[in-house]
Amino acid sequence: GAKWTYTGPHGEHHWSMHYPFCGGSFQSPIDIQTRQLSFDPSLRPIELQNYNLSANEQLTLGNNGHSVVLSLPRKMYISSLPQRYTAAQLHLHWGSSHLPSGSEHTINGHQFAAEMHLVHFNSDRYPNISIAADKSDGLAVLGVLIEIGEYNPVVDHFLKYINGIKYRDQKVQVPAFNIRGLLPTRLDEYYRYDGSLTTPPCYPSVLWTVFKTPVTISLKQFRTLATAMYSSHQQETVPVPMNSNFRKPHYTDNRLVLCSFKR
Ligand SMILES: NS(=O)(=O)c1c(F)c(F)c(S(=O)(=O)CCO)c(N[C@H]2CCCc3ccccc32)c1F
Ligand SMILES: [Zn+2]
Repeated sequence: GAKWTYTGPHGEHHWSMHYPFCGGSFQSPIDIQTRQLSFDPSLRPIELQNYNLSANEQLTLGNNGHSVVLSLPRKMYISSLPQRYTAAQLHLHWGSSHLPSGSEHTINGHQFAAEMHLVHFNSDRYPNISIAADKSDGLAVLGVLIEIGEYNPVVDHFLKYINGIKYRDQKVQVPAFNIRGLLPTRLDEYYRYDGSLTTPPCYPSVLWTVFKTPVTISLKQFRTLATAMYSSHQQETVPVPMNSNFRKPHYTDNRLVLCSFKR
């Protein structure tokens, strides 16, 4: 598709020119206003299968020009939704080393340092994620808010290889690890709403789950994430640093934002 960026002439205000859904409804991210939440007792704890990968397996870590992307094996899936949602990849959104606020979802207007997304597709109904990507029940993304604090040893399982994927379309193989360790302890406390991809083509096809509890990474880890990568190819004369790769929050309009917890 057409090239898109987070700033400049191909930035988010221009996405809808080539990607009409980006100007449509049910867009993500949103600002989660905790006073407007509806507690829904039917929202069960998120249950994950086969997230505990062994170091004998290898995963592909890549720079796709928009984010750092870790491929996930199809044996991983969410089992607590009405249909099976099979894992595809995880990626992150972050700020810049001078401005450590780059999450996509915000809570009462507060933007976190970064946000991790674990992208899954409805494998009960669709053969692969590309077919599922534009279907209303096609995708389920788990969102993990990230703040600066304690060093995160699990994030380092892929972050330590980031200098091998500095430039667009570079990929490296990394030993797998327990992906569950990237998520917060409490998988029973989360926000839930119907939304979209936060990048072009912005399909309104995502069942969003954003966990209430953030995880932490150290300032050093954040700076590595925010300064290591480029959106441009290695051979390009003008290197384009990859940072602040987050979309601004969109209006919730009359969408219900549910929560799985009281208070
Ligand atoms: N924030 S977000 O909405 O979760 C989100 C991103 F931010 C993001 F950059 C990506 S991307 O890296 O593929 C860049 C362009 O889509 C995705 N891709 C998903 C959905 C689109 C189709 C597809 C096909 C194969 C694998 C992953 C995906 C994405 F879902
Ligand atoms: Zn994302």
